[in-house]
Amino acid sequence: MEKQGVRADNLLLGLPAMTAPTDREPDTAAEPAGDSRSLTDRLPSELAGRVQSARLAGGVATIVFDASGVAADKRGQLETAIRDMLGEVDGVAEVRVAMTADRAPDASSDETAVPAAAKPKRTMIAIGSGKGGVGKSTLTSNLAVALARRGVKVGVVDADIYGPSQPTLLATKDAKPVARGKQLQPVTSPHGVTLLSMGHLVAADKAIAWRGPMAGNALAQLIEADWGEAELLLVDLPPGTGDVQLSMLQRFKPDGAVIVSTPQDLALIDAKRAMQLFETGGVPMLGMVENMAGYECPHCHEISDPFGRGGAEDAARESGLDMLGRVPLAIEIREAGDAGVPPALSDGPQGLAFAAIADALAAKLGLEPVRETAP
Ligand SMILES: Nc1ncnc2c1ncn2[C@@H]1O[C@H](COP(=O)(O)OP(=O)(O)OP(=O)(O)O)[C@@H](O)[C@H]1O
Repeated sequence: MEKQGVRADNLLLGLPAMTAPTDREPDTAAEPAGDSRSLTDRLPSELAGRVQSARLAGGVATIVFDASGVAADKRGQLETAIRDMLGEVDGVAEVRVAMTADRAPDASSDETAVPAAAKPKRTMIAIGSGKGGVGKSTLTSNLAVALARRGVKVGVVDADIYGPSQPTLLATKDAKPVARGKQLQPVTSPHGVTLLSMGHLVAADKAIAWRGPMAGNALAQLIEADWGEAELLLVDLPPGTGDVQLSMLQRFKPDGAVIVSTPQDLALIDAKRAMQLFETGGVPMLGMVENMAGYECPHCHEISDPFGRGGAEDAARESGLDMLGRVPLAIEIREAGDAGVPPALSDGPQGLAFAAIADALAAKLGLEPVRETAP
């Protein structure tokens, strides 16, 4: 039976030709002919040429598709067409499509913006939670370091304007970003990650009084900074699900979101609010991370579960989200954060927890971990 849906060739009529080469070659080129290659082969050549990576694992086909120049209202149709075509490939039970494209359309009218042709392809992922204090910033810094150790060029935007903690977590408290023209230049942490935070720019007590539009403009300066070679931008969102968060999502259209929660019921209710926020903002959710999942004894490293276990997994399953991993409640994580030495730098038990989440995220994004670099 013929599938109802949009015909891909109709969509292709409006698809602009690629003018600038992408900076990442399709991963399929490096893979042996097989399942992943056969995914790309099932697409018309105009679409296949825009596939940045294609993976088939456990029945899940994950496609990262370069949607540069495709009108926003056509992207959904294109995604549906790709899903329909690949859904018919033998061995594919589920198709996930991540669309990457140049950022907010209004950025092109901004004189501070880099011309689109000069921009490298960059994937923006928002890390959010319904409430504060659940470990969003800790996860962001450690994911950034874990991915950098795998050879991914990562930038971190500390969008938590009112309570920036990335300068501490990534050991750049004394760094002062400079502006070139009207564009900020991110600072580089000793751990191989570039970052920008309001904490680098204003005194801790100054931003507190800022109203929505002011905070929004400050955030725009951070996101539209000169991120150079960064291929992945992790955005540590402010806690909560209010207007600042929603307008950030609508303006900058992150390519995906990761939700952080602790195992308690109350935190999970807030996590569901965060999911609604991403849904409203049209941001695809990549999965959930459970933080403070069980208490790790500082002596024997045995993990017990004073808050119960499995709550986040249940909440994720109910919402059709994948669990990307768990991080235990461990005093070393807080101490390491305060000292600016993320546990992800090492291969200790906490480092490995963050590494597993980084691997899960990299797989979702089709970012092949190219090498494990020394910290
Ligand atoms: N797994 C963990 N084990 C122990 N302490 C942790 C863990 N995760 C985070 N913390 C600590 O909990 C506190 C809050 O963490 P963090 O700042 O990352 O949360 P947040 O969600 O970003 O908070 P906010 O939204 O208020 O910025 C910090 O002191 C941090 O060191």
